[in-house]
Amino acid sequence: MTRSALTTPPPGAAGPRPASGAPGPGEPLGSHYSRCFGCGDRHPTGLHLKAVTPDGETVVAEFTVAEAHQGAPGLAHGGVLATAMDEVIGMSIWLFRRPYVTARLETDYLAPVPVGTTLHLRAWCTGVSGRKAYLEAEGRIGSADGPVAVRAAALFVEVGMEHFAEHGDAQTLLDEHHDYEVNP
Ligand SMILES: CCCCC/C=C\C/C=C\C/C=C\C/C=C\CCCC(=O)SCCNC(=O)CCNC(=O)[C@H](O)C(C)(C)COP(=O)(O)OP(=O)(O)OC[C@H]1O[C@@H](n2cnc3c(N)ncnc32)[C@H](O)[C@@H]1OP(=O)(O)O
Repeated sequence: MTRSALTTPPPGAAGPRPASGAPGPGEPLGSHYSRCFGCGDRHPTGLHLKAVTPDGETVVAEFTVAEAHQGAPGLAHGGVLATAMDEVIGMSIWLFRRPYVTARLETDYLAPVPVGTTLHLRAWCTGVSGRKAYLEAEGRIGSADGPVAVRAAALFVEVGMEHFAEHGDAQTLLDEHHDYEVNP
């Protein structure tokens, strides 16, 4: 992975620290919004990622490339693959138990991904420094140890729920997350 300094944890960054009350090994990580293009059940052409954490620290999910996801004929669009990386990384919010947004996403494309392929996605945190979380992800073709087709490195920045209230529709998020405290 060609990772820039902007997605590399600074010296002294803390290791990943799953929060108390976060999902444990083997538990599913739900959708953050039912109409999300990445994980929403109610999105007609979205990626419909369903994630679990195998160990309480990393996130795994599968994404089967459909015709709606094409760029070149018969092949996944690169932007859609970047979305899959963004989403599986973003699922780490359930481990942090805090809202974060993508500030920077770097993506390497190593192999074409035909329609019908199931990509096995995995994301992990490489460090946390203040509001900044550094994360990486990969997508492997056909199985969890298949060839790597996509790699990504990201900087996520922690925000308050007011970010969504000011710029979007926080009430809809809260309606879908009755168990989430706005000011834990
Ligand atoms: C159990 C709890 C969960 C709660 C559930 C409920 C709701 C959650 C809802 C949504 C969850 C979100 C994600 C869900 C999962 C997957 C979806 C994928 C994620 C996305 O798809 S999300 C959409 C795309 N995303 C955006 O829509 C962000 C637009 N953007 C901004 O909103 C601002 O830009 C922001 C907030 C990023 C920063 O703004 P700001 O004013 O708060 O802070 P500031 O600018 O000071 O940056 C602070 C430090 O980050 C450094 N920094 C910032 N940007 C950088 C960059 N690009 N490169 C390098 N460094 C950067 C600065 O240099 C500074 O560093 P330093 O502190 O060292 O100076």
